[in-house]
Amino acid sequence: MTVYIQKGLLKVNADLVEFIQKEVLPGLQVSEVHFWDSLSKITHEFGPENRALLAKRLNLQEQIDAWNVAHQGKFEVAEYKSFLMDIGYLVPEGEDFKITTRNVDKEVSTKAGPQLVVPAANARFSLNAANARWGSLYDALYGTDVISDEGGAEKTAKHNPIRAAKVIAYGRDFLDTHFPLANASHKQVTGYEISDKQLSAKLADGTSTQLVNAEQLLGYQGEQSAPSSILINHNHLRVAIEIDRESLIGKSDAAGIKDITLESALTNIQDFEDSVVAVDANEKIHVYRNWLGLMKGDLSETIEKGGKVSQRILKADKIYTDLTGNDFSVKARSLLFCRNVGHLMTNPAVIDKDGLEIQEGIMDALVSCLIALHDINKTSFHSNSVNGNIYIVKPKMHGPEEVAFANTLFDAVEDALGLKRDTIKIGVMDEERRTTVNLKECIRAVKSRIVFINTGFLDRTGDEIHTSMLLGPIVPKGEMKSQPWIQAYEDWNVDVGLACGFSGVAQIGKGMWAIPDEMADMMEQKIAHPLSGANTAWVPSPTGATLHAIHYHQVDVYGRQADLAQRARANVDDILTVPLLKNPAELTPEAIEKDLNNNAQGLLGYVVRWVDLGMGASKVPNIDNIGLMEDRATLRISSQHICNWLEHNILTESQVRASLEKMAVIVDQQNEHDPKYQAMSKDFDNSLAFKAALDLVFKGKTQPNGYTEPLLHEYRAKFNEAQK
Ligand SMILES: CC(=O)SCCNC(=O)CCNC(=O)[C@H](O)C(C)(C)COP(=O)(O)OP(=O)(O)OC[C@H]1O[C@@H](n2cnc3c(N)ncnc32)[C@H](O)[C@@H]1OP(=O)(O)O
Ligand SMILES: O=CC(=O)O
Ligand SMILES: [Mg+2]
Repeated sequence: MTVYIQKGLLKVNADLVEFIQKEVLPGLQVSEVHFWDSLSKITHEFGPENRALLAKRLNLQEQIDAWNVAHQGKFEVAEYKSFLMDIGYLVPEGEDFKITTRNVDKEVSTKAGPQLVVPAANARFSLNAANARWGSLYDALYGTDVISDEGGAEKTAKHNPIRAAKVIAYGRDFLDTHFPLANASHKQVTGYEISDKQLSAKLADGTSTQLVNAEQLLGYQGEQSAPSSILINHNHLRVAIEIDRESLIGKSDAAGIKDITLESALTNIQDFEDSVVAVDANEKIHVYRNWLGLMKGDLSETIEKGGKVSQRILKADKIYTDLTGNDFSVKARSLLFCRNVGHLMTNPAVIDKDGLEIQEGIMDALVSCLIALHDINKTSFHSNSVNGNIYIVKPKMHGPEEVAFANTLFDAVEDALGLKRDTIKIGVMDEERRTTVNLKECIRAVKSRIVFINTGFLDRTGDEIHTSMLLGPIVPKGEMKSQPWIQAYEDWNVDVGLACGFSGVAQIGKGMWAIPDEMADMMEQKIAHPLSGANTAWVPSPTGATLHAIHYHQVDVYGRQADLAQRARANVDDILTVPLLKNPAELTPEAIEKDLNNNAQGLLGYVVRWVDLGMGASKVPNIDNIGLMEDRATLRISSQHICNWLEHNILTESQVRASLEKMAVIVDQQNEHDPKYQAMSKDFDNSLAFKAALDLVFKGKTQPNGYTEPLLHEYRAKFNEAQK
């Protein structure tokens, strides 16, 4: 039985009380009484408004549903827009303004580069992500399909010198493109040294040359005559040429280069939301504890790899010598954001005076910022925000009122913790349609603390389907990305961000590369993000961050932003053009079956690990056996998509059930290596995961905004209960 302890007007789970008292508060100037009083005050002050905002979402959706039913087959965007204005979904746009956010860390304001997202429930991954500020280009190339297998260059169990030669050639091309030498290639270099405050590159013919742009050299490690690391800079991103003539790679390299390391994940989102499972106090504590370790700087995890056991901890900054002989430090860790949950869910960790569960977003706001005080107070090398900020990402908000609510909630948290106004910086996910179409007013609501807008296109796609559920059938899932609404939404986000003065202050961010093993494709396609004017974009892994960093050398984002600021803003009519299937009769039964099976496989592959194993992000093979990053947002898409086709009779219930049963067998096979895995197909009637999957599809129409978390939480809680 869960034990609750009375704290003022709140009943608080005893484990949470102990965690706050014994692990979080020591070292902070916040008393236990003050903390619980503050949580009580904030909960009772903000809880009712939070619930009213959710009721408004529901009310708007009900009005849209009625309109959609009445306008099936006769959708006109102009009429739709005026209806959305009438009901207050689309609000009038106010006068132009610029954001006034101050004191932003430079990783966010003036440096453009990758943003890595990581489930905060996984300490091993969390540490890896925090340490992913620098990554090995050689490892990223050698380990992925960016280097082709052709010509005997396969990845073999033993080091393959043919593959290594391709990696080295790629690295030299990278240096030649972004750090050119006068009249020579880095391929001709036999040794580097620092001489007369310049990088001197010795060539095979005995002559020497220098960088074309001498100012690219920032510093070095080791002796000037034999540096072990040379730090160079391009487009505000640093690169290090690592030299060691004794190493496996360096000893056969003419210049002794063992690696080229790139500044990679400038920023990192430690995710409390869509990539984690945290449905009760104990699961929340687990996530909070990892965040605490990151903010105190003492998180560590025992890692076993290839039979070797090691301890993973946060990396210390690197020390270089500058050209005048003075030492300076280079940050070795990514700047960490914390993604709180949105406004929707409640959590049984805390019960309010009326017997209601606390709104989880309210608890996250106060607890994650309390924990971040450890960083603000810190003077050690492990500090996260050098400028003393707390970076919170707020997902899934619907429109300006909800953003204003987050703003006043953060004001209250700052007051409770004695923080200066706007210490808490906010990243606003532009991932619900009501936020997209009112983006300027959403930004205005947080104009002195906003540090990013990011197009979370996965949630946004789920919302697109759910909002128009009753209007008609939606195009096949694979066609969503080529629909007019999505291009307009992506452009609009950049246009509005630039008009509000984001360039040089805040991030305009783009979404996740959700095919983690297809890095060659990523290199081809994801350059579109910096080209579109985004100064950051999401990657699923540290390797992805190192490779995507190359794009920010290829594109001068701030120059791009200056150009794009001149173009006409994208059209809201395009954003509101619903991606309806023009002619459902043209879909063949085979195409329908394939779309269904693909959705069913991804959905089951994700849900079964969520409910039974507590994993909130998984790499799940699709029907073509390509591993996809699945999280709650991708689940929202697949469940809502099946649900939409059911609603419009493209699918039947029995067909969907049969597909889920068939794909469950495949998913079971995919997981049979895992000793903790419980097969769904052995007993469909009693598998909680399978039942959750059925509900997600068959009750998808009535889930709030098509979100998956209410059902996932319900089934995970049942699973946890059954384990007791
Ligand atoms: C719509 C949205 O909201 S997107 C944002 C939310 N989604 C996410 O955060 C997903 C982030 N990515 C991940 O969680 C993972 O990459 C997954 C689940 C997609 C794949 O995980 P796996 O199958 O275990 O990855 P894989 O086996 O290829 O690689 C594991 C290695 O890469 C590292 N790794 C993989 N992803 C990450 C990451 N995001 N951060 C840090 N390290 C990572 C692991 O630490 C591990 O290395 P290690 O053995 O040295 O510890
Ligand atoms: O949170 C990101 C998304 O795409 O959704
Ligand atoms: Mg999202």
